[in-house]
Amino acid sequence: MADGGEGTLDALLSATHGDRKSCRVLGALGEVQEAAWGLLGNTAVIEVAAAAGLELIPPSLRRPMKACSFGVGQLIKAALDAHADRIILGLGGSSTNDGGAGMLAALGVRLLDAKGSQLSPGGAALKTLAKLDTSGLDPRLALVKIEVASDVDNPLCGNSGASHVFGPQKGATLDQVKELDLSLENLANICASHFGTDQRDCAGAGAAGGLGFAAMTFLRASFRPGVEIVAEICGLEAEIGDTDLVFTGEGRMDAQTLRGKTPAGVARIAQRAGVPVIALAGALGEGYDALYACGVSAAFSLVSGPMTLDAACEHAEALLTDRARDATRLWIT
Ligand SMILES: Nc1ncnc2c1ncn2[C@@H]1O[C@H](COP(=O)(O)OP(=O)(O)OP(=O)(O)O)[C@@H](O)[C@H]1O
Ligand SMILES: O=C(O)[C@H](O)CO
Repeated sequence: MADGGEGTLDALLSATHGDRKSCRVLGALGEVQEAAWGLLGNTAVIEVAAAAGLELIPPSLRRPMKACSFGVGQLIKAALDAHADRIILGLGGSSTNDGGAGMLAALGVRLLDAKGSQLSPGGAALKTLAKLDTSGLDPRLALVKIEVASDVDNPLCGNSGASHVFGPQKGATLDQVKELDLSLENLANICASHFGTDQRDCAGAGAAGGLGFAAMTFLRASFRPGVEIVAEICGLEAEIGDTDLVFTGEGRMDAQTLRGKTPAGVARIAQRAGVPVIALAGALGEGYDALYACGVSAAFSLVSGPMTLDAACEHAEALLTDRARDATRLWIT
């Protein structure tokens, strides 16, 4: 299962036996890299995390002010070249906070400052955005249906927005978070005067560093929680209907989990079917117990005692096996 973030492509390819494709793209920090995408019939599956994923950059090298989503636009172009008529765009697990500006640039939009010069890559540069030129937007986009599979429902700006909630995990300091938030606000203001509509507060606008906002505003993408799209394509509801017990989990379960992450979506489907759910997570963070009202029967942390995060990750497979065994023993006795 997946929720739009990393793993979405793998989950959909394994459920549908689709074709795994690969494309040379610019990574978030400008390095050339191969990124995977998928073709299920005429439907392309693109994961932001494949081109601009947080996991692709070690913590000490993360540059949230400069990281750029250009590679995501290149993947969309590859899907258009392959004549896809529907694109599922998975949002989540990104290293970028650029409001999708890089993606737009790759698709032909010119983002200009007051002097008419193109902005440099990254979220910080958006504070100088003064004008948009959308005349070069790839015309094929008008003929393709873009469905966003979003891992969260956060708005673009403010305390629940992309920069405040997800900036820190991308390496942003508090000052940088504030600067990035103002930059995204400027993007939203310029878009509001260009398009005459304002989608900054729509659910999911703040996903993938604000790329959600660009997808809804420029690409007219429809939005659904990613976990719902993945569950539908994988036939999860039918599988769960025939099941005694469901396991789900993620790195850290906390209040954020309820905003559209995989475990919350899985638990909701299991709850409808009356099947108990055990959630296993590396860590249980603040607010995780709110999941108990949403279908999770019991949640457990994997760690067996005090240990470093590195040790916990290194032994994750064994810890997961142990904790699954422990939980199942309680259930069967
Ligand atoms: N194996 C683990 N053991 C202990 N803690 C972990 C483990 N994996 C992740 N964590 C904790 O969870 C945090 C989030 O990790 P990660 O981004 O992988 O998880 P996630 O909750 O699945 O993320 P996402 O927001 O993309 O759904 C980590 O910073 C760490 O504190
Ligand atoms: O990529 C991100 O910013 C988070 O996963 C939220 O979408």
